[in-house]
Amino acid sequence: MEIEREQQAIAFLKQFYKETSRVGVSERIEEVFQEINVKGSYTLTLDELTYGAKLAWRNSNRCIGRLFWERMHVFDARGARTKGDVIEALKRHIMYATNEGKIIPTITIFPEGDVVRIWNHQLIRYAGYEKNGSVIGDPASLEFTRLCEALGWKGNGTDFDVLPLVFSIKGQPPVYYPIPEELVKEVRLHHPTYKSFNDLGLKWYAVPIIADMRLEIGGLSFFAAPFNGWYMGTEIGARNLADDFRYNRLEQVADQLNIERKKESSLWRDEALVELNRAVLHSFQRDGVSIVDHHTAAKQFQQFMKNEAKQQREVTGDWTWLIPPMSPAQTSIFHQTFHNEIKSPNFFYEDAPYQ
Ligand code: HEM
Ligand SMILES: N=C(Nc1cccc(CNC[C@@H]2CCCN2)c1)c1cccs1
Repeated sequence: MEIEREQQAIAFLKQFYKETSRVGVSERIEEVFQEINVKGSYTLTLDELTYGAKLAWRNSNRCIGRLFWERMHVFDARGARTKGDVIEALKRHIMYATNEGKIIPTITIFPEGDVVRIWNHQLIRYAGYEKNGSVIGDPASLEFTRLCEALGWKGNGTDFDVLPLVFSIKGQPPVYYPIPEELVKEVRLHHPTYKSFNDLGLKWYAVPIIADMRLEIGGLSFFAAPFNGWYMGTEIGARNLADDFRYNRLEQVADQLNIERKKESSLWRDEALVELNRAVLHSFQRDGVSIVDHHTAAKQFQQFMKNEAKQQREVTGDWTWLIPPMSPAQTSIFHQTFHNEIKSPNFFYEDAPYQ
């Protein structure tokens, strides 16, 4: 592992110095070698950490939102040691990123290694409960909700209970911390013209903050590095609320809007999907919460590819995730191919600390 780490450190530092037109990379590499010899590992400077996190985003093959990779705020929480430190850092992230709706792409980076582990998939997410055969809330949260309840947390049993923060510090049992309500911005869903849509009582949280992926920079692993952007509308309207293994609301939406659903060939699903996604985009825009539609996002991704070509960099990508789940062939992404090479720095899946 040591050799591997030194090679990855060299590669990262050379890329960082080259791309930011810095001089003196040899001296820095020598310094890092010394530190690895003495301590078995090394510490990134704040500039290296910041650029490394942005590179990890730029290298995220499944991300359609990479045009803005240079514009991310990095909170350095590598000094966090206590539960209080972790809670304060996570609350600061939620408040700063939400920014009253004008969402700021943000990442908070905790100590290198697995000293701190965040057990949430996303910092803000809804609970899921099984009650005599039917599910309340988000089916994707069933297991994690049971874990929160085992830790002593009690939800209200509604479709939209916000789960608590759950994290562990190495060698200590996990703790849970309910997020203060005033920190959680949510958007109630309305349709721009169908007034009856309101009676569906649908809403969603404003800021998606992924908390369970491992950030790797220069051979170093940061197991706790929650990051957020803003939503692409289809994530909520075509997946979270529409998948039959998630909130599964398409039938209700169709009925509410008097969309006849006797025959599949009427394309009632597609019609209901469009209206649900219109409601998502309309509601977020009305509440001043950042969101992007999948057509605009695809155009922004094209601009990202142009910018990268100008810098003589190849854009790698995972086509199967880059195409949106609605009208994919209406985006240029669908008609392109991408090399799915995994570069580092990057974000990687990690086994949940509770499995
Ligand atoms: C700024 C607005 C952003 C938008 C609109 C956006 C959009 C998306 C979408 C739609 C997906 C697919 C998610 C899914 O289908 O479940 C995705 C994946 C991803 N995004 Fe972005 N993104 C943004 C910012 C970011 C940022 C700031 C980061 C990290 C610093 C990031 C890293 C990733 C990663 C790692 C994945 C793949 C996740 C996985 O494999 O499960 N994105 N993005
Ligand atoms: N808009 C976002 N969406 C997003 C990005 C990465 C990962 C995810 C969650 N993906 C997992 C879900 C659940 C299975 C398939 N989709 C959402 C962002 C979240 C954090 C930064 S951008």
